[in-house]
Amino acid sequence: MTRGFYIGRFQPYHNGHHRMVDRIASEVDELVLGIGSAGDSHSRHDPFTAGERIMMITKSLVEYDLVTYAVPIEDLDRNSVWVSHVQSMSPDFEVAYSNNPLVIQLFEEAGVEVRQSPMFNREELEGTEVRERMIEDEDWESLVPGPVTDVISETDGIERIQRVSETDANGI
Ligand SMILES: Nc1ncnc2c1ncn2[C@@H]1O[C@H](COP(=O)(O)OP(=O)(O)OP(=O)(O)O)[C@@H](O)[C@H]1O
Ligand SMILES: NC(=O)c1ccc[n+]([C@@H]2O[C@H](COP(=O)(O)O)[C@@H](O)[C@H]2O)c1
Repeated sequence: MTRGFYIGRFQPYHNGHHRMVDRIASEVDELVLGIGSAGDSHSRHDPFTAGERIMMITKSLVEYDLVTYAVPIEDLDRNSVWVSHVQSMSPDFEVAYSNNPLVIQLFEEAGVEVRQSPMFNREELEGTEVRERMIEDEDWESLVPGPVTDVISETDGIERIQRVSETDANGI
């Protein structure tokens, strides 16, 4: 039995993440999705709460024959203990999946096997691009799994990101 761990901010969960899960699902029996920067929400860069991201992921992964766990992981000011922090919050896992250079380095230094994946259609399948389209009222729905559209509709997510983007001077 192999359990994997895949962390991201998932702001929002999009088809690039879903393609990566598709690949991971062929390699593990169980998968932990780490909801990174779990305390962040209501900004252009991080509009959605941890709870909303859990809903997006849980509903999108129903299609897979895979046991999944979504675990919120708050950020720490100290990178040196971040892997221990992750391990304290997550079910045990044998392999971590990430394309983020810092995440890869921290796991490898802690002796955890890391697997990367190709970037799928990165011109469009990028959280920043999805959020820009949400703010500009352009087509973002085609970039995310159907259940994510439903969750964003149910939680008035477009109204939120458009409203915070008027006052939030930080980058998208
Ligand atoms: N299109 C993609 N194909 C494969 N992996 C991806 C893709 N987009 C993101 N990832 C990977 O998924 C993980 C989580 O990514 P993250 O939630 O930061 O999404 P992002 O699209 O990079 O978002 P943002 O633009 O908000 O930074 C990272 O390891 C990232 O490299
Ligand atoms: N010191 C820390 O808190 C620390 C270190 C490395 C990654 N992280 C988090 O892990 C997640 C990585 O996800 P992304 O690949 O989506 O950036 C982010 O939420 C990031 O903030 C946190």
